[in-house]
Amino acid sequence: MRLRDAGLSFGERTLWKNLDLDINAGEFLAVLGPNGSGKTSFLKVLLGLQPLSGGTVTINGRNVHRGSRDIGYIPQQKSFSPGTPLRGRDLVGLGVDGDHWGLRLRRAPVRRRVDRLLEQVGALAYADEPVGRLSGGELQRLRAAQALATNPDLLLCDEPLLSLDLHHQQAISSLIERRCHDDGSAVVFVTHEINPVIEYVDRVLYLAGGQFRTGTPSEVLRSDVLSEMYGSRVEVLRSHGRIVVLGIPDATTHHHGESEGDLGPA
Ligand SMILES: Nc1ncnc2c1ncn2[C@@H]1O[C@H](COP(=O)(O)OP(=O)(O)OP(=O)(O)O)[C@@H](O)[C@H]1O
Repeated sequence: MRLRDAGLSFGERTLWKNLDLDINAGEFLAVLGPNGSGKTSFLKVLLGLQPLSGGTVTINGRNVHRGSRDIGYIPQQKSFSPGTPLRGRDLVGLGVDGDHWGLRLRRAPVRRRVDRLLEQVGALAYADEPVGRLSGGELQRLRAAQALATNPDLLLCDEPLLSLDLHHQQAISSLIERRCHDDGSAVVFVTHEINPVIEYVDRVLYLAGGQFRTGTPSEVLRSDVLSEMYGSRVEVLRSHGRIVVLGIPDATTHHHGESEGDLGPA
């Protein structure tokens, strides 16, 4: 995947500009930044749902377009209405073959593949429940299984660990990591909290205040780099392999300040 001189603005507001970025097969890119910095918009650009204001974006040398089979997508959490006539396993089956799921799901190899994925994300127990009755975390695990059901060149994940307990955070993030580093999918992983995936991340794209920085986690997640982006003193601390960012300005504070000392995203 390749962006050249890419920019995105809404009216007067520039989310980023002059972005040159290549994401290669088998590379895990974390997209970080405060609320409203443009992380989801970045994914929408890659999905062909949001045109750039300038520059180009290509996947496998071709312009991006909606509905590409080269791309798997775990969307930010949404719920289904209670009456939705779809079971958990149907949702995963849509990932195996979105066009013909009703037919294909009856075939044994597809059923086995769906069952294996359901087991990997810990969803077998509720696979036959209507999706409208499931909790946010249960649904999120099904969405991960659905995106992993294809073998996408590019896997886009929008906060895939949100509302998962620690056990399932680890299960889902390590499935995504294996798909990346073992099977060679490029992964773009939007998150407010880098610590659950810090050991998997090859590169970071940090968006804030209409600017961006790219590099390895240790090149980008530094006090001097983030202070420059935010225009005020930001402190990046490392402790026992975890990263804690202190001093993110109020206007861009995150909803993830679970504990004292965990005041901002990494
Ligand atoms: N189609 C649009 N028209 C106008 N403004 C938009 C449009 N889409 C997004 N925006 C604005 O662009 C900004 C970036 O939105 P985006 O959803 O990409 O942020 P984000 O970094 O994913 O935020 P969060 O962390 O809250 O999910 C927001 O201020 C949003 O209101």
